[in-house]
Amino acid sequence: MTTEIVRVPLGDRAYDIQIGENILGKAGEFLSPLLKRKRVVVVTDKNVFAAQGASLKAGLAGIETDFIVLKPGEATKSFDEFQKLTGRLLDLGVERDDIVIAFGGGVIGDLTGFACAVLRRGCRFAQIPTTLLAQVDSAVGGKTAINAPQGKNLIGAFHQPSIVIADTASLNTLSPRELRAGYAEVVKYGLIDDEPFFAWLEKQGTALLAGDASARIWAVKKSCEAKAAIVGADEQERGKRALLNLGHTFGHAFEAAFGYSEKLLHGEGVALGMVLAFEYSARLGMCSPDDAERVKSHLGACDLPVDVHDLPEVPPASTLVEFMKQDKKVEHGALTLILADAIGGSRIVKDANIDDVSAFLKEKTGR
Ligand SMILES: NC(=O)c1ccc[n+]([C@@H]2O[C@H](COP(=O)([O-])OP(=O)(O)OC[C@H]3O[C@@H](n4cnc5c(N)ncnc54)[C@H](O)[C@@H]3O)[C@@H](O)[C@H]2O)c1
Ligand SMILES: O=C(O)C(=O)C[C@@H](O)[C@H](O)[C@H](O)COP(=O)(O)O
Ligand SMILES: [Zn+2]
Repeated sequence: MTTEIVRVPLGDRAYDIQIGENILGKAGEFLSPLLKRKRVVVVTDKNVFAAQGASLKAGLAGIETDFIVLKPGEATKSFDEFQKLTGRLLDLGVERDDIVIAFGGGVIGDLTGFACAVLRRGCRFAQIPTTLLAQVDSAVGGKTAINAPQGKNLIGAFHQPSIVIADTASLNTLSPRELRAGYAEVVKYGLIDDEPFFAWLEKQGTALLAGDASARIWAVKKSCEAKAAIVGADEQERGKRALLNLGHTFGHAFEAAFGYSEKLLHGEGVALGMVLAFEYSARLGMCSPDDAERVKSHLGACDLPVDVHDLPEVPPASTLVEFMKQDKKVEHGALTLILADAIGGSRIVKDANIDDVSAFLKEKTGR
């Protein structure tokens, strides 16, 4: 199987996303042209190191490599872990022109990317994503962040990687729950502006989740192409990049309400959030209830949460609304939501009526 390359068009900061099956062994080959000296520091977590560390080590043979191995899970995207990580990178003598490798899922990518954005006022980094979510979304586009008690990703920076290397064979050791959570972000691209891709996923999603290698590569490539085009047009979310936030204003509020715990994974929050965004769009008369039902039915068939009662607990609407008010898309205190006229027809809606959103969530949660 050949390696696919998607370019993120950002002028002098443009970079390639290398996508292929079993390409970890070529990591050194991809990275070498970018290295100013033959040394890298790899930041990863315990699970990824155990499952995939040996393959990456083999791929980096001949390059002096230090590993920093962190605790897995969303709680690692914290101020404490950020402080520890920057300290360790400084102790290891990382210089501005060195490349730090974020080897893991979105948690490792977001934390490491943020550390690199500010370390010595900015050092280079590479993304080697090992979850479906990270390969189709978080490793691309340069959003880096940690969470705050007030809300998700509230402390961060835009900082682009120098390269992304997505080995789809890494997904073989990922748990089915994590794979499904990442799948929600794949579905997102179809819902934003590509109905045929959504229709393809309705047919091929099961094969993709079952490990079909060519379905995975195609879906990762399609997703990266969609994200690269949006990021290339609006790197810092002044406009259309906000479409990539479909489902996230709701989803992040649930994640925060659950204290960024294992009870709700990011992709699970996004799945529920996208259903709520479509249901709310139908309530406003924007899209048809049939479209909302079609979204719910596909995500539900993939065993993702699509109703608040699928969650381990149902947070009160008032708690959710408080977190939604912390969303980064808020302007002059008013909510911006990504809603939809149809599947593949999402749009940015400013000045969403907060009382109406609150009433909608009260109906959904019963609290
Ligand atoms: N920056 C962005 O644009 C962006 C986009 C989407 C999501 N995110 C962020 O990404 C995070 C979620 O990332 P995630 O879903 O990748 O979760 P994650 O990073 O927590 O990884 C999921 C779990 O799988 C394990 N794991 C990872 N790869 C593995 C592999 N190949 N084999 C075995 N185990 C493996 C990890 O140790 C972890 O326990 C959230 O914090 C979310 O906010 C950021
Ligand atoms: O890349 C983007 O832009 C996204 O919004 C992608 C999202 O999937 C991702 O979860 C992102 O981290 C959310 O960003 P935020 O600005 O809402 O924190
Ligand atoms: Zn997301």
